[in-house]
Amino acid sequence: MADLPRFPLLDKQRVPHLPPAGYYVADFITEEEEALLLRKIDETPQPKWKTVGTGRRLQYWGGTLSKKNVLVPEPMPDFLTAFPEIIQRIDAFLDIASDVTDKDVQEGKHALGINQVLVNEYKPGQGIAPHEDGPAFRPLVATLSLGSHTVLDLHHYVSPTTPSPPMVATASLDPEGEEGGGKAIAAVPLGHVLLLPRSLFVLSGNLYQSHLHGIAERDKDTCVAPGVVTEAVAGAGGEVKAAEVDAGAEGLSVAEITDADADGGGSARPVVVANAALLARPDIESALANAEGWTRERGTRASLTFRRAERVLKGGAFSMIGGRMQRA
Ligand SMILES: O=C(O)CCC(=O)C(=O)O
Ligand SMILES: [Fe+2]
Repeated sequence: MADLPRFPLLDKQRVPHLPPAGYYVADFITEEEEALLLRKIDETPQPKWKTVGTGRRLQYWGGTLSKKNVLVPEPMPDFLTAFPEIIQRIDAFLDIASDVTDKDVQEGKHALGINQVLVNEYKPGQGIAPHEDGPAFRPLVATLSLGSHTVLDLHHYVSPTTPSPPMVATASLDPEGEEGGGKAIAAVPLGHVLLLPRSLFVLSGNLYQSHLHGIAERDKDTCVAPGVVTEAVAGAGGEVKAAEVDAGAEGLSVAEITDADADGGGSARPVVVANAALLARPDIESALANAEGWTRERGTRASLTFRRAERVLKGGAFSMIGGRMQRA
C-alpha cells in the first residue's frame, strides 16, 4: 500500500498533544478474553520464549524477519486467530475505522493486514529502551495491553548541532533493546500514554516513522492529566517546562515536568499522560485531575503488538511442512 490509510472514525480516540498520530481505544477486549490470552501466553512452551535486556521475555508469532528484513512466515496459533479471533477483530476494526474501501478489503488489502504478532512480558521494574520498530513494517501498529497498566514514553531525536542541546541519551534502534543505534534522542520524553489493561493503542504515521517509543524501568507510576500542577512540581519551585513537540504543522507543546523521567527504579515522580481524557475510567480520570495524581504499582504486563511486515518470503523452494517453513 503506497499511502497510509486515514482513520476518520477514530478522531475521538486520537491522543492529543502528540505528533500524528496515536489512538487509544479503551476496553478493546473483555476481561474473560484478557484472562484467556494471558493463560495461552503463559502456557507457551519454553523454547518459544526469548529473554532480552534486563530479563524481559518475548515471543514472535507469524514468523521472524530474515537479515534482509523479509518475513519468513509461520502459522499463527489458534489463540490469536480462532478463540478469541483477535487478529481478524483488529484488522476489521482498523478497516472499518479507516478510509479503506470495501473493494480493497474484499481484495485482501487491509488497512493493516496483520502478519506478525510480538508478545512482550514485563515484570514490575522491567521496560523497553526507546526504539523504533523500523521500516520493515507498515508504519501502523496496534498494541493490546494485558494484565497490568504501564506508561509508554514517546521520544524524539535531537540534532547534534542544536545549540545547547538538552541532555541526550543514545537511541537503541533494536526493538529488543540490545544494540545502541547512536542517534541522539532528547533525554526528556515528549509525551506519555497510560496504557490500561485491555486497551488497544495504535501508533501510526509520523509518530511511528520519526519518533521512538519505550517503557521506563519502574515498579510504579504516578500519573497526572495535562495541565495539572502537582505538589512535586510546586515543591520544586513550580518547575513545569514546556517541551516543544516537533509536530510539524500542528506546532503542539506538552507540559513536561523537569527530570520526571531521569530517575528510574522505584521512583514515582509524576508523568503527564496525554490520553487522560480517553481512559473510559471516571475513577482514574478524577485521580489524574488531582495534584497528587494517580499512583499504581505495576504488575506483570503482557503486550501483543500486531504489525505487518511489508515483504514476505513466498513459496519457491520453501513450503509449510510440519507447521514450519522448510525446504521442500
Ligand atoms: O509493550 C509495549 O507496549 C511496546 C512493545 C514494543 O514497543 C516492541 O516490542 O516493539
Ligand atoms: Fe516497539
